[in-house]
Amino acid sequence: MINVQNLSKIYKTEDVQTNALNNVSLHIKGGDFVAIMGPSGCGKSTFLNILGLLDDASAGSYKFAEVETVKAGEKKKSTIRKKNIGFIFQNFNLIDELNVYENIELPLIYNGVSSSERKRRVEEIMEQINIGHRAKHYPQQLSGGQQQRAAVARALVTKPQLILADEPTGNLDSSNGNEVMNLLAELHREGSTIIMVTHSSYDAGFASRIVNMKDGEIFNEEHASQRRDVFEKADAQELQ
Ligand SMILES: Nc1ncnc2c1ncn2[C@@H]1O[C@H](COP(=O)(O)OP(=O)(O)OP(=O)(O)O)[C@@H](O)[C@H]1O
Repeated sequence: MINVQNLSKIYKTEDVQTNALNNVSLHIKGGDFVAIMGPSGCGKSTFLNILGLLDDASAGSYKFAEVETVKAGEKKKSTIRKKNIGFIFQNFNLIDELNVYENIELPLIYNGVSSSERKRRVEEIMEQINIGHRAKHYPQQLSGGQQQRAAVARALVTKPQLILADEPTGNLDSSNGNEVMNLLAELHREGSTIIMVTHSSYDAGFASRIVNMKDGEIFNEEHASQRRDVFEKADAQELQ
């Protein structure tokens, strides 16, 4: 689904040049759940923003579903984004003036979906994410966990091929954070493709792959099966 080859991003300000991404290459199949980890400033958010077509790479190739996006025009990128990508942010990014129902409905309005179909889809997703009882509430009237559930519902209502999550539990206490991670894990089991930036190795444990970044580069990758091996070995040693 995602094919990134030698992607670079350089930020230039008047006197400083920052190489935020250096020749990053990554292939992500449909149905993968990938966690991106690494120290602050290593380029995780830059990478996620480029994958979400919210920012442009300086060089290299990024193919989304076989379509090259580097150097693509804004219109083409915005169409791919609106139809295929759902975003979940650390600070939820709900619109304060809209209630939960209206926040979730918004991407469908952007996509030109008819009002009867919008109603059907918003009600369906609210039921699935278990936020229907808060449909008329405004973001400020919800707990952090409920706000993030509403944001997850908004990300999913267009049935995107790809979900991008930037520190989705960063503003939540551990119980609300766990609830959101279980929701993402359930979506992954149902076949969703998820890419999540996180500082939390606990949250990364829900992913099927962990990509570790440093200084704008991917320096290694772990798969869930390898991690299980490590835990099993540790368990076996403890039993001896
Ligand atoms: N708009 C910008 N203009 C100039 N430099 C930028 C810009 N955005 C990011 N950078 C720089 O690019 C590098 C990578 O930043 P990025 O936000 O991608 O890191 P990160 O790994 O997501 O960090 P954190 O974990 O703290 O969110 C940093 O050195 C940062 O200062």
